[in-house]
This record gives sequence, C-alpha cells and structure tokens, in this order.
Amino acid sequence: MSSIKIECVLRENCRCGESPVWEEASNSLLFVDIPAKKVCRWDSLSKRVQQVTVDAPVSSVALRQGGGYVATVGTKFCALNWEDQSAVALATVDKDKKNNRFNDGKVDPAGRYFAGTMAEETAPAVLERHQGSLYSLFPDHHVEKYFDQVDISNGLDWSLDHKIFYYIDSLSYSVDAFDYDLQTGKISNRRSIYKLEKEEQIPDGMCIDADGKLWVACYNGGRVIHLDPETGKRLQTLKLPVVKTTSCCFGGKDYSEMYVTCARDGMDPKDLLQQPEAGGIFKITGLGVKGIPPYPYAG
Ligand SMILES: O=C(O)[C@H](O)[C@@H](O)[C@H](O)[C@H](O)CO
Ligand SMILES: [Zn+2]
Repeated sequence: MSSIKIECVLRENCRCGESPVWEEASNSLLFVDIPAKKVCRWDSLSKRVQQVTVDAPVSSVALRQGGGYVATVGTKFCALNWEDQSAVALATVDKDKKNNRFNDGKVDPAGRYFAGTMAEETAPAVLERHQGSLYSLFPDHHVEKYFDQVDISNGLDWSLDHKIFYYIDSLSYSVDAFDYDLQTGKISNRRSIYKLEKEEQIPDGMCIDADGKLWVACYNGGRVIHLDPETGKRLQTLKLPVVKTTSCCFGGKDYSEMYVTCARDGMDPKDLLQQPEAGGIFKITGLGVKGIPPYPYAG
C-alpha cells in the first residue's frame, strides 16, 4: 500500500484558482486565478511564482506547440506570450452575451483547444442559467460550437484511446461522456457516467489518469473523487483541508503527483480562519497511479 500525502505547496491565496497544467519543460505548474485576471507559473524546483496579468477574467491556460501558451480570457481564445506579457486574441465567442465569460478549457489529443462559457456569477454558483456553450478552437483558429444551454461549463478530458470525451456542466451534478471523433473533433451520444452524491457537492475540474480513470474536484466538497468511467463507480475519495476544491491535474516526476487548485471567494471570515490554505496549491503524492502529459494547442 502506498501512503497518500496531501500538502499545500504554495499559499497563493487565489480568489478562484483553476486550470492546473503541468509544464514538463520548466518543471512548473501553470494555473489561473480567474477573477484576479492572473496566469501563474510555479517553478517546483525554485518554488518561485511568476505571473502575467490580463485585462479580463482568465479561466484556463494551456501549452502551445510552438512555445508559449494559450488562455481563455473573457470571451476570447488568446495566445499568451510570457516574455512580453501580452495576450493576443485568436477568436471571440458569445458576442451577443455581454455577461458571459469562458470557464474551464483543455486541449484535445489532436491539438484543439476546447473551452466552455457561462454567465458571470453574482456569487459562487449563483448565475443566470443556461447561458453557456461549449466551443473549440481548431489549429487554424476557426471556432466550432458544440451545444448551448450550459450552466457552468467545467471539467473536460479525453479517454486514453481518444474515443470518448468526458465533460462536466457543474449544475447538472453529473459527469457526462460523449463518443469522440478525433479526426473531426465531433461529439455525439451524450450520457451520464456518474451522478454526484449530495455531500460531494458540485463537480468542477477533472483529469484522466494513465489507467483511464477520472479524478474530479468537488467544489464545496473539499475533495477529489476517483471514478471508473466504465462501471460508473467511485473508487476513492481524497479529502483536502479546504472546501472549495476546483480542479486537478497530474504533474511532477513521471506525472506521479497530483496538483489541486482551490478558491477563497465565497468563504466567510470564520471559514477562512479555519482554512488558512484556501486558495493555495496542493500536491498529493503516493496515489500509486500516474497521469499523462497535457496536449499542446497545435495552432
Ligand atoms: O472555476 C469555476 O469553474 C467557476 O468559475 C467557479 O466560479 C466555481 O468553480 C463554480 O462556482 C462552482 O461550480
Ligand atoms: Zn472549474
């Protein structure tokens, strides 16, 4: 039996930390703080954080094949240049929805950048419903829309054989699967593979491991749940010392560590005193399973 260790490796006080992504080339963890409009890069060797501030809420970040990054900023897919701190728009979505912004995003195995939108929240999980849509930015910078009527577009990942797309619309309290056509980027045959239990609260970010199992961060649930998408069973629950856990990814040596982001927004002063690491970055070791490297955007 491996012994699981959970530690806060960075007390960043993120208002809403999200989109953890491991960058092997720099031994770093990238993540965003959405309302703070910041993209951060934590060097796991020097323990230093660098950040780039953009001009609108930044909800996800991803690696880019030719170097640099891409990010979803406001309702724009952007190219992010770390050196000159610039974010250049590649495409804009939801032009008719002034109160919308992007939320979680991730690159598919063919290099398309998938991300969904939501109405801006007035408080965590309080928002005008059915305003969001799911999109992807193709390597040639054109955008395709998959569906609308989304409440809070959140976690996404692909099966190891690239034939299934996993997706979370948070307020459905469900982890869904679609058949996936990697050649065309088309999705079909939506079904639920797991319904959250009440105490698990709101499904948020997610990632797949090298065994093809899913890990879902549960907002307000203070946990990451480990799911078998084939049987629909929960295999394990990892409890964290913070309640607003938002997303997770694998990283570190051979992708053997898990990194978890979380939020401070929406917590009252008493909760903040009890959870001083809220908004930090957590590292979990001893899971006995590895992750897979993130796919870079191919455009
Ligand atoms: O990061 C996100 O996905 C949303 O932007 C956050 O606001 C919360 O996680 C959400 O409220 C919980 O469902
Ligand atoms: Zn999220």
